[in-house]
Amino acid sequence: MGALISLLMSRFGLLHKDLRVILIGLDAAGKTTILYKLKLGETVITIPTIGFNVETVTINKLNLTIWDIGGQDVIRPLWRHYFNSVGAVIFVVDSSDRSPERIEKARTELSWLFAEEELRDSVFLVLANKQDLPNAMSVQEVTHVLKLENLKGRKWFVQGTCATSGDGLLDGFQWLSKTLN
Ligand SMILES: Nc1nc2c(ncn2[C@@H]2O[C@H](COP(=O)(O)OP(=O)(O)OP(=O)(O)O)[C@@H](O)[C@H]2O)c(=O)[nH]1
Ligand SMILES: [Mg+2]
Repeated sequence: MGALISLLMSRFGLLHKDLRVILIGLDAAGKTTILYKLKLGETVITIPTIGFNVETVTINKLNLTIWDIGGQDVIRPLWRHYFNSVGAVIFVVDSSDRSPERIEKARTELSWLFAEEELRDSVFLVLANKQDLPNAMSVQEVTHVLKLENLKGRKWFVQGTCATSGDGLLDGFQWLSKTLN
């Protein structure tokens, strides 16, 4: 009987789903700002993350455990230690940073993540963050510079966000819950 109820609830989208997520991307992209906007609804003053922050948040019937991992050069080699059982990778980009070196670095890191064996079943949400800044690349530009258009066989989506106001964050998670249900 319990199993039947669970089945029906799951069929009608009434069950909450547990999901482990990594929030990852180059330094100063806005990961920690996003994490605490989601958790507290506030814009916190951040310092560069040395190591990680982890919080649980429920959004759209997803019980999320979100690991926010520091993005500085010296920390990036440690990212792979967080890949176990990751349902979704949220890759954050500073859309206002148009410097070719930083774009190339972000593209290299993202393509490495897509190629990682442990992340082969993970879906990828790319957040084109800092859309409030006047020189920010659009979602289309970010998609283009990261060379995502030609990526076949994986589930990915690019969402424009502003972490300080929270704009776009829930739309991104809506895509996640739709894609994972
Ligand atoms: N204008 C603007 N500033 C933002 C936005 N998101 C984050 N910031 C600012 O960008 C800076 C870096 O943000 P963090 O959240 O610390 O960046 P991070 O990705 O966690 O950086 P690491 O921990 O070093 O990997 C902070 O000064 C934030 O206030 C945004 O959407 N718009
Ligand atoms: Mg941080």
